[in-house]
Amino acid sequence: MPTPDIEFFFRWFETLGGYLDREAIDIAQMPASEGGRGVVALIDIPEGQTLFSMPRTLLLGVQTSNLRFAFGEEAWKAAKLHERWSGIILCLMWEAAKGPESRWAPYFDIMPIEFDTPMFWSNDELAELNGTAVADKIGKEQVEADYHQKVLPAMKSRSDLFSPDAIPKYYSLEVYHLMGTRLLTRSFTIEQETDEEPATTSQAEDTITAGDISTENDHVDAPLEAKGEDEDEDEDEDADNEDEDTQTTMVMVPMADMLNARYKANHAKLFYEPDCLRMVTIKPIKAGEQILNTYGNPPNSELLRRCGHVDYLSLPSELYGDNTFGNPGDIVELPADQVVQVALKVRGHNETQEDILERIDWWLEEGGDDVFILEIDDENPATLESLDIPIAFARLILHDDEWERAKAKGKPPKPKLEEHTLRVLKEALERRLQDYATTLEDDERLLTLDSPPRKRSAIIVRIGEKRLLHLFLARTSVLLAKTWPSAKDNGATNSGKRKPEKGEKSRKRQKA
Ligand SMILES: C[S@@+](CC[C@H](N)C(=O)[O-])C[C@H]1O[C@@H](n2cnc3c(N)ncnc32)[C@H](O)[C@@H]1O
Repeated sequence: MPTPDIEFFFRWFETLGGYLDREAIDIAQMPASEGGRGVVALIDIPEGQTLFSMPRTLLLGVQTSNLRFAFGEEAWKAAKLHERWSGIILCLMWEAAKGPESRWAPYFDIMPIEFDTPMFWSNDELAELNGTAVADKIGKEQVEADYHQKVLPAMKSRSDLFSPDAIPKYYSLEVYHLMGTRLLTRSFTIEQETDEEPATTSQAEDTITAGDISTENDHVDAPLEAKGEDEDEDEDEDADNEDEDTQTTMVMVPMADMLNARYKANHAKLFYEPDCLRMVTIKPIKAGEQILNTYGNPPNSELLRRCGHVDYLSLPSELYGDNTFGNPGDIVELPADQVVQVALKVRGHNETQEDILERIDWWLEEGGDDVFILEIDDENPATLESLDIPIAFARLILHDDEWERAKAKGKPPKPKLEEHTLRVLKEALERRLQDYATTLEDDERLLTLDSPPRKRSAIIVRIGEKRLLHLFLARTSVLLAKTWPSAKDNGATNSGKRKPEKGEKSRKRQKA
């Protein structure tokens, strides 16, 4: 039996035209480690069954709230409320302020009011994230700047809509953060319908066509998978609330956002059909099992930033040894600047500063990254492929002839393995490990202690990143020792191409 608030939500959903297979599913409270509240199967459910569906009028966003209309299209744009997230957050505040009068009142009643996303962490808690990919991406200042510079002036310009008395209660910065975080943790990105084409739903990389549930490439939407050039941090930067170039828009999807997620464990996908959205099972589910969606299988750093939790699953023992846990999709960032610093040292600082700056500018103009992502390729865990781009970059900085060739050809250097480059990479990885206040061993010990959940999540993020750094470091050292045995005593002079190791992917140059 659903709890009274959930029953009320179900009835609201059905009254407004939603369909819910009440015999098959319910919303239940699970342990925090399983996601807390989520959707469970009441009976065995076969693949291909619709769990629920809803008309588009049930979605909550800029297109369905009446605020933009009341504000006026031109004024809305003039206030820049169509850019990024401020407009949709304002719509959520506007609808919530209506109380029981809002079309979505029973939906607001069941939405969480407390979150573990780092946006709400204390300074001490945030210090636990130092060195990780989360640390610089929380974006609280940007959110607050948007509130003060865009949203507050817009509200003050329309006292007919936002009475001065209502602002402290319903439209404060605190409420802005609350609604922004609801968006961050629960919203979906959908493609907007045009006259020519029916709408589709999408996640960052994949888009499904309405109605198509049979192909491997179709993909469920995930909360807060935003498209956009600068897929950045905060409530206001992850996506446009209405991106005119990509024609995507963010919406809250009642019921679909009740599903929890775990790395590559989804049971159901959401499809956006011309008239409705439909959640359909993609594999059989046993009675009593939790029904999981996907949030796009992000690494723990991103999962923590966006959703406030981490995945802690058994990891492949061939990579990390027995009984290791974490997120198989983890990544670690290596800033290009760290590679530059070491390469400059190796070059003995002979070059002029301008020369190196010119190379860096060229790299960036060619679309090269300023932060390199190191990750394990699921299908070929032994490969070093994610080192290709930092290697190409290191060669550009290290070797004058490579720089000349790159300029002439308009292509970055090939990621050839040669001693100097490997040494640079190895030292850059070692320096990267110094960015954390603790070592991997410290963190593994800390994890055995009884830490508060936020601290524990931060430790798990750190461990995931450091494990990868150690793994890539070990592989780089093995390559150096194998290919340039004299490198051990630092006196190696032999340089050149390495033959690919058995089983290693052929090393096609990747366009940086
Ligand atoms: C889209 S909501 C899912 C429903 C949510 N549990 C609720 O009670 O409304 C996403 C939030 O659920 C929680 N969550 C989802 N999957 C989780 C998991 N595997 N472990 C822990 N928390 C999870 C996180 O708090 C996340 O921000």
